[in-house]
Amino acid sequence: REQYLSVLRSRFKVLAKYVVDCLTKYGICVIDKFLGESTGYEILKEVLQLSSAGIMKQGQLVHGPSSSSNKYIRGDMITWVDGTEPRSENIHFLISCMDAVVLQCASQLEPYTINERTKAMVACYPGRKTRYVRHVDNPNGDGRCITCIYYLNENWDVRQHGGLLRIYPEGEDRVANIEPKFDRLLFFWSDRRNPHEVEQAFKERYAITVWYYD
Ligand SMILES: O=C(O)CNC(=O)c1n[nH]c2ccccc2c1=O
Ligand SMILES: [Fe+2]
Repeated sequence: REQYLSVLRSRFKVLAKYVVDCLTKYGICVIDKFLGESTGYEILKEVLQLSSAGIMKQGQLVHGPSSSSNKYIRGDMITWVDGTEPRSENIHFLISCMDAVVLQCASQLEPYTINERTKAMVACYPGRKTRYVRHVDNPNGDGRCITCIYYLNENWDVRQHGGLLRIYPEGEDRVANIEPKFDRLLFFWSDRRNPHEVEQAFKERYAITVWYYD
């Protein structure tokens, strides 16, 4: 286990350099195959247990304009975990790996000094055209500076399943289209630099998000 962890640590050092470069240049960073298939599946199993245990609550449903077709603006179901809950060892391992990467970046992410984070939010878009309208995670300086999302959707095909994350970097005419692929890790600045939306999902779509504070 020790040997495995030291290999992981040195890998996270390399990843952190890449994350810092990407965030500095684009404000967005995607890492694929973050933990490997078997660990990814272990995490997915724990998330599916949370979901089947019925402990995921509707994200606050905001009534859309009555004229709009889908009455509710958001459809995500969420629950918060800190990884100490029973049968969530692999979610805990994921969070500690996210922390390991961010900790390695922390000193290089001028002007931020990242030193804490939220619990992990497990979100499920139940399909049935649920989506998340365009928003900024932290529009009013609540302290959150980096959004970190880990996706758990095997064989996801946006053409069939939708659920594309679209980020509209402020002041740019380019759009980042992020597919919620299995074992994919995503970082982006949480503030107004990155308005984003989740397009309608037609199949259950799982993700685990942590926000890092300055
Ligand atoms: O899943 C994604 O690809 C992006 N997801 C989001 O932007 C997102 N952002 N802020 C939230 C706040 C509360 C509950 C869910 C969310 C949420 O899915
Ligand atoms: Fe968001």
